[in-house]
Formats: sequence, C-alpha cells, structure tokens
Amino acid sequence: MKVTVIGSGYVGLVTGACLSEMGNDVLCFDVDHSKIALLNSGGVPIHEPGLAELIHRNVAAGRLRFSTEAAAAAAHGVLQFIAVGTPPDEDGSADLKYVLAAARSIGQHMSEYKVVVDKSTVPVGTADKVSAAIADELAQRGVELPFTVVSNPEFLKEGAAIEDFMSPDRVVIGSEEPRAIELMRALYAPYVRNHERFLVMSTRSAELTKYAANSMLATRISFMNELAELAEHTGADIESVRLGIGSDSRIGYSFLYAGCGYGGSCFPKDVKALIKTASGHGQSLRVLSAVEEVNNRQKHLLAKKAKAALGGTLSGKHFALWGLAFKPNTDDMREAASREIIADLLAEGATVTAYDPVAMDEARRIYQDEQRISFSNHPLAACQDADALLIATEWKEFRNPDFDAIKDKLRQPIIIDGRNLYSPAAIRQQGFTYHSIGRH
Ligand SMILES: NC(=O)c1ccc[n+]([C@@H]2O[C@H](COP(=O)([O-])OP(=O)(O)OC[C@H]3O[C@@H](n4cnc5c(N)ncnc54)[C@H](O)[C@@H]3O)[C@@H](O)[C@H]2O)c1
Ligand SMILES: O=c1ccn([C@@H]2O[C@H](COP(=O)(O)OP(=O)(O)O[C@H]3O[C@H](CO)[C@@H](O)[C@H](O)[C@H]3O)[C@@H](O)[C@H]2O)c(=O)[nH]1
Repeated sequence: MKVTVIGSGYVGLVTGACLSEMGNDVLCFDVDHSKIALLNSGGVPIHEPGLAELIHRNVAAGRLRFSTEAAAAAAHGVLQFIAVGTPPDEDGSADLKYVLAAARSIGQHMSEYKVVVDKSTVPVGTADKVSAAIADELAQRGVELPFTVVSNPEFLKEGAAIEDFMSPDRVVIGSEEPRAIELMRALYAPYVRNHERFLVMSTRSAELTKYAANSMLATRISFMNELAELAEHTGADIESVRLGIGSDSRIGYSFLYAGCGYGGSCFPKDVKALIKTASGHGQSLRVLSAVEEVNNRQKHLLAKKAKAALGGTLSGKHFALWGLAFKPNTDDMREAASREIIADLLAEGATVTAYDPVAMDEARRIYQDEQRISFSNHPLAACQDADALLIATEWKEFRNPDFDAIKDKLRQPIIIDGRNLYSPAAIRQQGFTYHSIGRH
C-alpha cells in the first residue's frame, strides 16, 4: 500500500520504518529540512534500538523515502498518517497547530481520495477539526474531493518502539467509514495476529482511549510513589508491597515501580492535556490532578534526600549523577527527572558531574551555557571527589557496578538511588549510606 507519514520524529520514523518493513511503499515527509537531509544521507536523528537498521534496510530496498516536498507527500499515499508533535500550550492543553498545519497541507495538495490518519496524540474532537481544516482548504481551491479522517493513536514506548509497533497489544481505529476501516484493517493485518486486538470504535472514543491509557499508567506510578513515602514513614518496603499486589492477576506487576517520578514526552503532557480537556467541559479530574501533583513532588525528592544526607545544605557540595535520559534505552531527556534534580542541586549552590550511556550529547546541548555541570565519559570517573552519587535512570550498566571503586572515588560513601537498583542490606554491608525510594 502507498503510505505517507507526515512528521519524521519519533513516531513518524518508527511508523514509516515498520510499515515499509511489511512491504508498504512509504514516503516520510517533514518540514525540518536538516532532519530530512540527515535521513537522506544515511543518518538517524534519534536513538532507538533497531531503528537505524530497519530504516537502512528499507531505504536500500526502495520502500522508504524521505522528503520535504508537501505536494509529493500529499500525492504519494492513499493513507496520510499525521505524526507531528502535539506539545503543551501555555495552559497545558495540547497545541494542535502542527496537526492542523499538516491537515491543511494535505487539503492544499490532494487530488484524489485520501484517508487521513491521526497518529499524533490529540484531544477528543480533533478528528472533526482536522476534517474541517481539509474541507476549508479544498473549498479555497474550489474543488470537491472525498476524504476520511481516522483516529489511530500510537501506544509505542521509547526504547521498545519497534517491538511495540510490530507486535502491538492492540490497534485502535476510530472511524465509522467502512472503506477507511477496511484499508486500515488490511494495512495492520500483518501486525495484529489476534483479530480481537483490532479495535474499531468512534473517533472520539479512540482519541480518549489514548489519554486514558497514559493516564492510567501514570496513576499507577504516582499511587506507588505516594505509598513509597508511607512505606518510609511506617517501616514497610515498597518493593515487597509491589510484589505483594502485583501477584494479584487483576493488578499485575507492570508500571508499579516507585522512583523519582515519571518523565518523557508523553505522560506529563498527556496527563495535563486530559485534565485540561475535562476542565473545558466543566469537569475536574481530581484523581488525575493528584497524579500530577505527586509526580511533580517526586521529581524533587532526590535533591531533598541529598540535602538531608549532607547535613542540611547543598551549597558547595559536588554530586555525581548517573542517568540523564527519562528512562533507559533512549537519549530522550524531555521532562526527565534528571532535569529537575540538576536544577534543584544547582539552585542550592551545588555542582554536578553527570554520566549517561547515550544521552550525553543531548545533555551537552541542553546545558551548553551552564558552567556548573560537567560530563564524564565513564560512570566511575563521574564519582571522583563527589559528596554523593545520585541515580536518576535505571540503565542496565548501573545494576552491578564496582562498589569498591565507587567508594574510592567518592568523598563520602553515600548513594541516593531514585530507581531502587540495589538491595539496601547488601549495599550497606559494602559500607555505603544508602537512600532509595520507599525502602529501608
Ligand atoms: N514519542 C513517543 O514515544 C510517542 C508515542 C506515542 C505517541 N506519541 C505522540 O505522537 C506525536 C508525535 O510525537 P514525536 O515524539 O514523534 O514528536 P517529535 O517532536 O519527535 O516529531 C515531530 C516531527 O513533526 C515535524 N513536523 C511538525 N510540523 C509538521 C508539518 N506541518 N509537516 C510535516 N512535519 C511536521 C517536526 O519537524 C518533527 O520532526 C505526539 O502527539 C506524541 O504525543 C509519541
Ligand atoms: O513502573 C514504572 C514505569 C515507568 N516509570 C516512568 O514512567 C515514565 C514513562 O515510561 P514509559 O511509559 O516506559 O515511556 P514512554 O516511552 O513515555 O511511553 C509512554 O508514553 C507513550 C507516548 O504516549 C505511549 O505510547 C506508551 O504506551 C507509554 O508507555 C519514565 O520516566 C519511567 O521511568 C516509572 O516511574 N515507574
């Protein structure tokens, strides 16, 4: 099938690469000329396991191309995927300017039937706005052409994006138009082996499903983070509690890890946007507001623990920080807990040496004007003369470090672990003062 993907960011590239892998003829379009130039010269702008290989293979096979030509993009696919960003507005609601610009671009250039697929995460009612934008462009051109707008939210996780796209838990299609539904069913047939996992519903239900999924997952995390605090007060261990409740098949183990807060380009923005959608309808989402509040507090916890561990002041102290990405296997630092931790430490007069296996280029870009943070190419070297080691991301390589070497490097053997990587008893036996989340 001929497919155009509008937006060659995280979701656009994964979508384009995975659709071409199954034999579709895919054109990825982006208004960012430097990004397309990079892709056309064999580069891949994001770190995602398996993505570069997939892109290179399908480009070589002639099934995947990149372009900045809006007219060529609109002409290419009968399916036009919109996968552009929906960042938060100043008030927290999703900013639709990129989505509507993409819709208008289709309307300006299309010359035959198109199925326009909203893959971006968009608030309830956006499919109607996309429809109106395309219809408006067609009217301005004085032409009448058929098109259908379908909602097809994306549920991939960064770091496991290819696998999530290739073997999805479900594919959600919001449409009531049989022709469009059949095209989508044919496109996704190789990926969705269990037909019950191809869920067709109204566009509005599909749009809300995406926010509901992310909000539910964020709720589980904040719930556990709040209980972790209670565990600290009461002498319970949040890890034991996680195992105790996760073994109930109605609850399950996923997304119950307490830590230094959820980040990334999705949970914080989508929780905010859903709260905003509800308030636009005169409804207050009280549970979700608490989820956000708990998460905001959680991101400040590591600096608070560091301050308490170092006698009540951070001024003049130096810290090693392991982990900058918002989670492992990505270089993405959007809304990462590390950013709040760094901000808190610097604000109180401390300095930081940070290490991350893949996010250091991104961090150097973010902190290019900041003298009080430096970077080390080795986790051990980052610990040199630090008053404590802080851990913000659970990269695999942090799980079994050389504790003796860490102790030699640190000024004081203090570890403040925002991801509960080590056994508190074992690490204390090694001579460390160890602070984690919700454990003793
Ligand atoms: N990143 C994720 O893990 C993830 C997962 C599921 C859903 N989503 C959602 O998917 C959407 C895209 O997210 P992302 O992380 O890929 O964003 P991104 O910021 O990585 O990429 C967006 C791309 O769209 C391009 N763009 C903007 N306007 C354009 C236009 N008019 N025409 C062509 N290209 C245009 C930008 O130049 C950019 O390259 C968002 O709504 C996001 O919430 C993201
Ligand atoms: O038990 C847990 C699980 C996750 N996290 C944190 O939650 C954040 C988000 O993690 P994750 O969901 O794995 O990453 P994303 O790539 O942001 O993926 C989420 O957001 C995407 C964009 O909408 C969705 O498509 C995915 O289904 C959804 O999982 C990260 O900071 C994690 O450290 C925890 O603190 N505890």
